[in-house]
Amino acid sequence: MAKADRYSPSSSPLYERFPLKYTSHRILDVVVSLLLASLLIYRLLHLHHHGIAWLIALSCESWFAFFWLLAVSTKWTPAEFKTYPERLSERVEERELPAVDMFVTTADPVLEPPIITVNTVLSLMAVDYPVSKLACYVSDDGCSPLTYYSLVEASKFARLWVPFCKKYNVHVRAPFRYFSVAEVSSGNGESSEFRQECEKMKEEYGKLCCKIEEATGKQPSSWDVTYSGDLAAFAHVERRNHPTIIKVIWENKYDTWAGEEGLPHLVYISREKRPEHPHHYKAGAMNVLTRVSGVMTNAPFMLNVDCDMYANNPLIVRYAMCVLLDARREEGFVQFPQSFYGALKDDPFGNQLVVLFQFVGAGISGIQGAFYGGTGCFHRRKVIYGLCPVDNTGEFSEKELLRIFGTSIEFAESAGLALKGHTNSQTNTSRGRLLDSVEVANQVAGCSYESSSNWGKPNIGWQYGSTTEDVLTGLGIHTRGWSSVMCNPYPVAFLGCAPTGGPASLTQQKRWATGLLEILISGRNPLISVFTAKLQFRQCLAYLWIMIWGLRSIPELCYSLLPAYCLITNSNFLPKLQDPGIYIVIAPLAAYTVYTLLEYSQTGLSIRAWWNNMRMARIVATGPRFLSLLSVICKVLGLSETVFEVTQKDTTSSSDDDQSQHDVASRFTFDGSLMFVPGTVLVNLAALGIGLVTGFGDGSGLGEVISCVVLLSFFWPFVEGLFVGRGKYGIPLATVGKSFTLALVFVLSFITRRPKSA
Ligand SMILES: O=c1ccn([C@@H]2O[C@H](COP(=O)(O)OP(=O)(O)O[C@H]3O[C@H](CO)[C@@H](O)[C@H](O)[C@H]3O)[C@@H](O)[C@H]2O)c(=O)[nH]1
Ligand SMILES: [Mn+2]
Repeated sequence: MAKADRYSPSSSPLYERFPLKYTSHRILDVVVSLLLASLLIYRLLHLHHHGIAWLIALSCESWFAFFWLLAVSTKWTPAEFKTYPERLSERVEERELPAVDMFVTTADPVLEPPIITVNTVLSLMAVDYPVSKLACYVSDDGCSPLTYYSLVEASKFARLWVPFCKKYNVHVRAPFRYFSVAEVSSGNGESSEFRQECEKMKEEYGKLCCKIEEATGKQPSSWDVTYSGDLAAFAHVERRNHPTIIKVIWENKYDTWAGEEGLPHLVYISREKRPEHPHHYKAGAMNVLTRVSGVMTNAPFMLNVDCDMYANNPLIVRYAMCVLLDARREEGFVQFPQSFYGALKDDPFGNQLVVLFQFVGAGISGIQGAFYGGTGCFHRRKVIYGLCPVDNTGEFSEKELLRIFGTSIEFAESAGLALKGHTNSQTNTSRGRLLDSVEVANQVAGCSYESSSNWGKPNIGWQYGSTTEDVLTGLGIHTRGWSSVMCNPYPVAFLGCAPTGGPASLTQQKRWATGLLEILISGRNPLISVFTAKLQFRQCLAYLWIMIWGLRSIPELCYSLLPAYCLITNSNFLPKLQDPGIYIVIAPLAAYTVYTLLEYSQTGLSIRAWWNNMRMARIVATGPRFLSLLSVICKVLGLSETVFEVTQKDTTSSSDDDQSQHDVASRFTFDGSLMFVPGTVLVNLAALGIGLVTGFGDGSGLGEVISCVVLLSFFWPFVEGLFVGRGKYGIPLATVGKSFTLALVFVLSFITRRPKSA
């Protein structure tokens, strides 16, 4: 059978898109929209009877209505994709499957303990795919000998672990998860031989952990002693000032088709860093991974995962190939949703993103396709190299390739092949190839390599200029007219860890909002691309909806200040309770509440999870997102640069079923960050507002008081942090001081507007 037939459009498809019917959502979409419209009309009609508070309420509500319409548009035509891996194996022989380069990024051995990275790498090396087609590249921005050492030890363990997983068809191939589940079982029943081998694996994994822990425990000075031999390269390195270190930890040296034998290649990369060269955080790391893998294995497809996102479903590569090999249409990339392991019950920090992935994910699947989420994504190499769906010939002169991709002839050659679609199907075409290419790899991983090239600029590689390089890179791909697919297999493809505690959760939200705003104010704003390029209109609206998260903090903050403002100035922004107008205000809120409750119940989440998410949405909107706005303003004014602050990965909460442990982990914590100031101010003012109630004359009414109470309940963790919390559970004194001052300024500026009571 000719190759073309295997993927031909006439045979049954390898994946399909199905439109989804969410009738109740559509009805509620319309109802809420109509109710919002009537609220705005009502506000407008009664504007002249009311003061400034009414006007502010009107403008905030107009903003909310605008956000709402963007959301409706995003979710209006939901769809989902189904993939058929069994058809793939019927149609494509194992040895004809394409090669895949797998990238793992890590940046800090303290925030990201090496044992986490090790587990991710092990899970990838053990995926159910011909080993000779796989290569795993780890980028270490921490330049840590500990990470390197851990990977070397892990590769030794992998020689036992990978065959074990394949022999018994183990479901979970990240050992820390596999051994933490009480009932360890394989897919093939429970033979005594399996029991025995499993015990042995557990023991070996235990030894690996011990070695890594021991090495972690050592002081840096005692590491010096061991900076010999293999570790010599790490002697005297500073994290932000060191040459490239590339180490081929394991090269799969089978000359020919190796079937299930052996292990995929494993390569460690710590790119060169110099203080005077911007390194562009994760985007920079991804580009180095792309180039190094380009000169080493040059697979046509690339999978990238964060160091904490282990492969939970061993079939992931096959799922992705269903989409990427289907001949009916060429998709730009395949994204798997982000899910989390050891997730705290009821999502206390509102960051498990279940509802977001389900409904917004389905919504954009019905337009141009999933956003690129930075992890759990398969890209085509040629798309990352800037190809458009139309210019599929991909012919470039060598001169052009050198101009675009930098001065390495070897890399330009490999890029030329990738763009034409002639890439290795096997990653180990010649023995010792990896080691031979280390020198070139060193060159392309250097920090000045990109200076006279297009890396990070529009269309080439991972995009620079935003701390959400993922969304920006995906947007670029959609802008060129590619579509993408959200693949949602069962069991879940990848599992990572969601941040816990106040500071880590809010820092992540701040980085996201900052990065998205950076895109909004750049030339790559989707509103421009929709006219000048091939971004679909509703896809543009979907991008806008997430990108204005930071801007949205302004109306959120104003709206949250309104009740206190009214009580301080004895004015009102709500109709009196006896005025029928109050129903016009309450109705859209009530309908919205029903809508969100429906979404949470349909995803199988509890009311508590719903409430936690609603609460965190307010805390995030007024705190970190407001600060993201300020930091982007500072960037525009040239006062400071935005930075990628790495999230702390938890190793402790991962396998605790213990209730008290759980309660501790789900408690909100604070630190001295400015992100906690707005919330504290709001709590102060709301409490003051309630205290100021002096009989309801023509001024404020019960509505404003109730609003303050609702606000306090949203910000309850702050109330606790102010009055009962101690240590990390309490709001630091400095933050309280700043907040008090701001609250006082607020009160003093407005108290004079309070009419003297008669
Ligand atoms: O200078 C850096 C900074 C970060 N990273 C890596 O980037 C990944 C994501 O960092 P993390 O702190 O875990 O951020 P998250 O908020 O969890 O990441 C989400 O959001 C990021 C964009 O803000 C995306 O890049 C990620 O893929 C996405 O999972 C991790 O593997 C890091 O090691 C680097 O390689 N170099
Ligand atoms: Mn992460």
